[in-house]
Amino acid sequence: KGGKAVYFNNPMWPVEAHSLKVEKVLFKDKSDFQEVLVFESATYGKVLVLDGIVQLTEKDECAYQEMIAHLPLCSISSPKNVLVVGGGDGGVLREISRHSSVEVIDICEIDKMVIDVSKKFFPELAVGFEDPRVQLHIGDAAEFLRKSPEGKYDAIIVDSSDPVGPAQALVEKPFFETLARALKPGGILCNMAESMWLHTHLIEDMISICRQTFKSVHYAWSSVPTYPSGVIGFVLCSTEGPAVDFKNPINPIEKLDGAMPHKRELKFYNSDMHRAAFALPTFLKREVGSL
Ligand SMILES: NCCCN[C@H]1CC[C@H](N)CC1
Repeated sequence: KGGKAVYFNNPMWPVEAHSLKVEKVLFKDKSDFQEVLVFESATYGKVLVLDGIVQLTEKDECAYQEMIAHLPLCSISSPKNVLVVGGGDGGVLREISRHSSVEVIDICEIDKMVIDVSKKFFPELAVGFEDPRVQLHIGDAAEFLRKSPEGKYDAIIVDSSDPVGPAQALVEKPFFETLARALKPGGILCNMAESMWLHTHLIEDMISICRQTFKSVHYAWSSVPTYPSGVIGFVLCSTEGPAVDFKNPINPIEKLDGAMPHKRELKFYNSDMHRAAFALPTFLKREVGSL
């Protein structure tokens, strides 16, 4: 309250914490799945926190939402059917809606409170739900994917929270197998994949699971100052062989005619950032050998 610093640490990063000055708590409740908190920070705008973990801030959400959406979509010549797993704040939907080739945007979010809270406090993100192509499914993504037809999606984006809590199952092998089954041949999966500074073992596990399930697997990353260690990674996979070129945007964002219904400009992603995102530090290439 009024200037008290809030420290964010938890089993994912037990011995360090990032602190943000809290100007005012705007919302605090418990859903069926997690504690949901929204506060006005001193320098990052409003902040969404789930179970004590920062999910997004108004100031730097552009980096995460734009990269996790456009890295896959700009690697596919004409994406039509897209699925978002998680993403209840609507930010990824906002980014997908920039792609006029897209016809269907399915989203499966387990916690309705996240959607309601985003609509109330984060209209800049929740605007994504206003796109008429969006079809909202509230529930467990593994369940949703088991019922969805084989080979339906050009792209699947797993915009999850950390694998401690409701998102635990989203990093296990059976889930990746349901994802592979739901992708069209040549379709692309893009998963949130933690921090190269804090979680190389987790990244290694995720990459090795993906290698058993997909033919091509790549790691990309971006700066997000309010995520632990200030970076976040993405694992991009395809059921097709090496022919799939993740590293060059074959569907460059610069050529899109801005068909999106909202008027929000890109703030972070562009084709140079796309290419740069796949450049990896030596320690990561060494520790996650197959990259
Ligand atoms: N759509 C909001 C972002 C959700 N993903 C985040 C990835 C990094 C985590 N430490 C927190 C959630």
